[in-house]
Amino acid sequence: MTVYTRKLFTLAFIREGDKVLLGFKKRGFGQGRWNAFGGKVEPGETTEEGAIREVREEAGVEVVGGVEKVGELEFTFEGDTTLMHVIVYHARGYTGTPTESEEMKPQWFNVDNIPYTKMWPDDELWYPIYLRGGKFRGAFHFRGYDQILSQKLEEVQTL
Ligand SMILES: Nc1nc(SCCc2ccccc2)c2[nH]cnc2n1
Repeated sequence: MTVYTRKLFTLAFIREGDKVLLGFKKRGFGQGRWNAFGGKVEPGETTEEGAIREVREEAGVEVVGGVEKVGELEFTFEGDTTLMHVIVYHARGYTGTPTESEEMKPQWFNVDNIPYTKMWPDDELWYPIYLRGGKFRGAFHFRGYDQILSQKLEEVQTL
């Protein structure tokens, strides 16, 4: 039985009607895949502050009205003792124009045309819950970055 070191991360979604803003990750963890905006929670910041900071840094827009928690995900990888605990947020509003950063190239996608084949394999499982306004808890155990060995996913009423 593996003893994991838990590390906190965020993901934040920006919606505009039937479109959702995603970023193409240009470097680092998850490079080459479209994802919501996020990253490590830094010491001294709350998870909400971390989510808002990542949106600013990666997409160049300012969150307005704060963020609301929509999900919690746990990712583990065979042969690695890190457990990534990802808090998923929805931004209530934003201002500014999405701008490419060193990390991310932002692009709007219609909710019916999410590029799942170019995203993490778990995304197509939990995005539908988020997109219809649900809340979720999930855990995915990976072999490498492409194969899910085991998974848990449930829609919840309260997080
Ligand atoms: N959608 C999604 N995201 C992540 S990592 C998100 C958190 C993160 C961590 C490090 C840098 C930036 C963002 C995943 N990992 C495994 N499946 C996954 N699905």
